[in-house]
Amino acid sequence: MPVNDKSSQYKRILLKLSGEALMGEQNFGIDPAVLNRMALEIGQLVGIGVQVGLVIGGGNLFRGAALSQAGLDRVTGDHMGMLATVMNGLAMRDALERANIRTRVMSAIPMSGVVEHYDRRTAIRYLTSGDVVIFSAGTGNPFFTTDSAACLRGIEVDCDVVIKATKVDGVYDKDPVKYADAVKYDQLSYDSALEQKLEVMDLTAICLVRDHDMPVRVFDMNKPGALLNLVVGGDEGTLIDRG
Ligand SMILES: Nc1ncnc2c1ncn2[C@@H]1O[C@H](COP(=O)(O)OP(=O)(O)OP(=O)(O)O)[C@@H](O)[C@H]1O
Ligand SMILES: O=c1ccn([C@@H]2O[C@H](COP(=O)(O)O)[C@@H](O)[C@H]2O)c(=O)[nH]1
Repeated sequence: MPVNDKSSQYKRILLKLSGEALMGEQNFGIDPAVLNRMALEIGQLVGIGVQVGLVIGGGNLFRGAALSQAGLDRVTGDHMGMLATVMNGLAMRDALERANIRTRVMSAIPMSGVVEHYDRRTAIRYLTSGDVVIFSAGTGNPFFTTDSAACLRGIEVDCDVVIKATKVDGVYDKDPVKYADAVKYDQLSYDSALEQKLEVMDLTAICLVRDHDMPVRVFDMNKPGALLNLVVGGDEGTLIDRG
């Protein structure tokens, strides 16, 4: 039941949180302050009746590609990366439940006794009843990323939009962290994102959303209130769609 006068333009969203952004000012791990702030922002969405699916990255703990550069087998590294997303999911569930938001963690990799195994119909039932559902362990397969997992789950459970919360305030013509003269897009088509190989989201994920016509919005998760603002129709970040 909505608790204030704002209404969402979306009934169900898939929110992808960057794992790296969970570190806050640290070099590794999870900053509880970031977790609590995100929990409050997600709570505001639940409060206006939005159904929220969450995918959290693992870049604050492990990434398969980086581990393999350090000499580890790539598939083992990817498994470690996926397990990292389960740890982030557990931490986020804890923060959400402390804020009185009912939350389920599902894992693409069976992990009996720790989290539920992902099942699409069960996930939709939870979402419909207002529970936040955290989809962890990515796609369950190596050589993918949590961007792809977010787009996959968003399409599978019938979300209206995939919202990528990241450290930059949208998609630029080149990486804004590296290039001060980068120019931001308000809107961009799937095809231009693919042609320009813009690295804000991996290309496998963009192909998937293009093929299923799923809009994606990229916004700055460090800007307080931006998430609620974009869900109620405010102009935040960059919209990637068919144009
Ligand atoms: N064209 C671009 N526009 C915007 N950001 C870009 C672009 N190219 C590269 N980036 C970089 O992509 C980063 C966004 O990716 P981010 O680290 O949030 O996602 P991720 O790697 O999917 O998440 P995780 O930390 O969970 O692995 C930004 O910090 C930015 O520096
Ligand atoms: O489907 C997936 C999703 C992720 N991985 C591995 O996990 C890490 C962390 O995810 P990020 O998206 O980079 O935050 C990723 O680097 C992969 O190593 C995976 O194998 N399959």
